[in-house]
Order: sequence, then C-alpha cells, then structure tokens
Amino acid sequence: MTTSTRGASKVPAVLVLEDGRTFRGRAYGAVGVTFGEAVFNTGMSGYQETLTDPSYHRQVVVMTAPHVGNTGVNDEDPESGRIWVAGYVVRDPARIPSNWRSRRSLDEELVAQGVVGISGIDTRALTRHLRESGAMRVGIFSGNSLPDEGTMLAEVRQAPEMQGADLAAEVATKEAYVVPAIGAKKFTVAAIDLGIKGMTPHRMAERGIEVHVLPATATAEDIYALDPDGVFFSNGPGDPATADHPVSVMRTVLERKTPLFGICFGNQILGRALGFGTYKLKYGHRGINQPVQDRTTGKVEVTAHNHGFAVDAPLDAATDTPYGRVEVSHVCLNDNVVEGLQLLDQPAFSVQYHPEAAAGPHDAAYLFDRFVKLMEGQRA
Ligand SMILES: NC(=O)CC[C@H](N)C(=O)O
Repeated sequence: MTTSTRGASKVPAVLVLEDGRTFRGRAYGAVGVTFGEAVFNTGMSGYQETLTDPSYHRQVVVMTAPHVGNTGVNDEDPESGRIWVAGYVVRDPARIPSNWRSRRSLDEELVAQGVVGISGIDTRALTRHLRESGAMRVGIFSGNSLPDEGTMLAEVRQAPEMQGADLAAEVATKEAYVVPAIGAKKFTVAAIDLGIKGMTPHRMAERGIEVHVLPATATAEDIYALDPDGVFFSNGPGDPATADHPVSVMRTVLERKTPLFGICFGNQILGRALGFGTYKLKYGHRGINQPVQDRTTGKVEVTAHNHGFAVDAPLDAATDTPYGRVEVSHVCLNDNVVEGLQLLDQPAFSVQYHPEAAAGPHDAAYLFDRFVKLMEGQRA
C-alpha cells in the first residue's frame, strides 16, 4: 500500500521493525506507508539495478553505502520495467545528482513510481541490528500525522513473512517473448522467467543465443515445443520451498538431459529438483562484493549477490541423486554457504549468485561460456 505526494524531504518518517526497534527520519521518495522484509545491500554503486531487480519484490532495502542517488537515474541501467523494492532506506540522499546519463533524480523517480522510502536514519545501526537479529518484517510510515508506535508495530506484525512466500508469478512476464541473438545465431535457449533481470538474456544473446523467455507457469511441453539447445531457470523473489511447479518442470529437463543452467532462484530450484532442502539465511547476501570460490578451478571471484535463502547440500563429497552425482561447485568464502551446484554425469549446473553482473564485477562471466560449452558438447 503506497500513496505519494511531491516535495517529501521535510516530511517526518518512521521505520518500525517487527521486534519493536524504531528509527525516525525524513520521507524519501513517495510519502505513505509500506511493508516488507528489511534487508541490507552492501553495494556502493548500482542502485538502479538493485531497485529494478524483481528478486527484491516485497523487500525493504537498506543501503549500507551512506550516499545514494549521486549519479541520478538514467534510462539504460534498469533491469526491468519498474522498481520492485517495497521500500528504500538511505542515510544521506544526493541533493544534486550529476552524471552525463542522468535524466532525473532518484527522489523524483521513487515518487513517480510510488516507492515509499526513508532517509536521515543511522543505516549503520540498522544494518548491525539486522545482522544480529536477522532479516525481519518492517514498515515505513511517513506523513505529517503518524499513528502511535503501538499501532504501527501491530500493522508491521500483520504483514506477510518472506518465509513461505510464493512470489515468482507476481513478477514474471505473462507472455513469452524473444531476445534475439547478437550476430549469428548459434543456439536456442528456453529461459523460464521467475523474475529475470534484463541483463541475463543479454549476456546469452552476446554469445549467439536466441533466448525465448517463458512465463513462470510454462510447462515442459512449452519448453520442448521450441526444440531448445538449452534450458535456463532465472533468479526470482520469494521462498524456493514454494516453487513446486518449476521444480517439477526442471526434473523433466534433467530426465531429458538437456543442457541446463540456473541462476539464484534457479540454483535453489536445481537443489530441490535433486532432492536437497533449502533454508532461510539469517540475513542473506546482497551486494556486489562477495567472495566466492569456484572449486572446479580453485579460483576466487568477487561477485554480485541477492539471496536470502540457500541450498542445504554437503560441501565435501559428491551426492548421488536420481540424476547422477552432484557436487557443490562454488562456495561463499565469508560463510561457506553453497553458491553453486554441478552435475557430474550430465550437462547441468547453477550458481546462487549473479554472473550477469548488473550491477557488479564481471569475474563470473565465464559461467555463460560454460553454458555455451555444454550446449556445444551436446551437439558434437
Ligand atoms: N535473486 C534471487 O533469485 C533470490 C532467490 C530467493 N528469492 C532468495 O532470496 O534467496
């Protein structure tokens, strides 16, 4: 629920966490009320990509970088057609954006899209609180006459939780569409959209892949009607434990041994399809500076992340599954969370993080090349 008026900067705002902790600041973006899961993002740049990443649907994003909005808003960097975050928390928004690509200020964009935010609060204290106590529900309330704290807290505690939330269909395309290959077309890929970021099909198109983006509800028949060389499962919001339909579609793809690649939600779905569980992390990984080791090469890469859940798979031995053996191929060096899965007996793999790098370092771009190699191998 959001309402908006302009000229918000002097309007009071309160952020209320479900455990009763509150932070008082000023309205940023639209004035109104919003609820979501409070999570923090440690990226120092890339705020447009963060705001427009559909995986942030129903989350209130706290930026740990104190200055946000410095380069304004351009028309090139969004990862989808709208802002998806449920709310936005910034310590000290830029007063004057400056960049050759900037078209408008971030504040204006948040107002135009009805996104309620808060500024002028101690985002370091809030982030430390979330680290200690874990991600939790939150409300932002702004306006000149606000309800009392007890009322606000009761409303926050009525908001839906992220655990158990089935959200992919709310953000995914309703109609299939095609992203053409750039240059000569070498492969056809069916990409299941569970909340796909725009850069992902682009990274495939750059490698000669014609990408058929299909709705989250697509069936195995829809996929195989395209006679694809490979199948891709995208990132997306919500709890992977609810993703029963994509898990069953993926099992068909595994049975048919079609080359398969998954990113983020797609990694969690591969985990489930293989019989592993998923669980909620205490506060998740969000940002563009997370160290991951590719255990197949030993190399360490700095990577972009946005996940609050993870796959529960054994780190140190291959596991037998109905689809052959699987290994944990990638691991987060901060906390040993599973960051990638690789099947040893058939052409399928996935990563929990974001090789499309929007925003983020390009260290993991090789994963798209690995997908191409799997498809080449299948043809040979
Ligand atoms: N970016 C994603 O795909 C996120 C996956 C899932 N919603 C999570 O929070 O872990």
